[in-house]
Amino acid sequence: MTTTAPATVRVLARAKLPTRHGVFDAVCFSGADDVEHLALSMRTPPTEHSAPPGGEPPLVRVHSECLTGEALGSQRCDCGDQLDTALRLVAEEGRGMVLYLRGQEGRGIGLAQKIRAYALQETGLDTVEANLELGEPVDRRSYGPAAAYLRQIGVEEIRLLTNNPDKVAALRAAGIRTAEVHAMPAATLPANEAYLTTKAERMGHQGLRPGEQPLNGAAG
Ligand SMILES: Nc1nc2c(ncn2[C@@H]2O[C@H](COP(=O)(O)OP(=O)(O)OP(=O)(O)O)[C@@H](O)[C@H]2O)c(=O)[nH]1
Ligand SMILES: [Zn+2]
Repeated sequence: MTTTAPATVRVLARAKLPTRHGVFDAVCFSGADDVEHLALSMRTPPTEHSAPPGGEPPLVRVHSECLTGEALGSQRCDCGDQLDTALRLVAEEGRGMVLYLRGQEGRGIGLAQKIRAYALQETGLDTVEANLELGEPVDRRSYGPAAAYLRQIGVEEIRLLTNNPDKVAALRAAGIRTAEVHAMPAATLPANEAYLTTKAERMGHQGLRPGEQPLNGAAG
């Protein structure tokens, strides 16, 4: 009797994606959630991402979709800058990937609920309180598909670009070790200052401010 775990990741399509930071290998995949996610890798075939013996694990950004921040340049958050920075850093290393997770708008509550949360923030609630007021958890995201994709291409240890301690812990619970954390500094603007402060003070994000130490991945 075979005990092989069921395949939860399907590679749906693959092509080169030239960007202003370099040419990425774009792989569209879906996980147990059946959502079309995108892996933007700096190396093909992706199995080459496994650390060579004695080498460093790949630099990885696990990024949540944010239409308002990325496509529209909203200054309520820092997602657009962070995505651009992540692509640049991976391109500079020439190795690693950005896993762009779709279906994660508003920390997983969806676009309409995120816009409702913004409306509540206009009345004085912070980003945490607004989610709770809507009857939502503070964060509804699952990193299972990202972890499953990494495992499928033979990557079990990464250097993660994040400030979010929950992301480190969730990936670890899903079988991906974070050997090192690299901070994702954000551009502080008048429009996002309160949001960034809330992320630091209420959600434990660390590394947002220039010069601030990143999280310790091994402890995450
Ligand atoms: N519910 C809600 N979601 C938001 C808000 N602002 C941004 N988001 C969503 O938050 C997600 C990004 O989360 P962030 O907290 O910016 O960053 P993170 O991914 O948790 O952590 P990093 O890896 O450090 O960037 C995206 O899905 C955004 O759509 C908000 O005010 N309310
Ligand atoms: Zn955003």
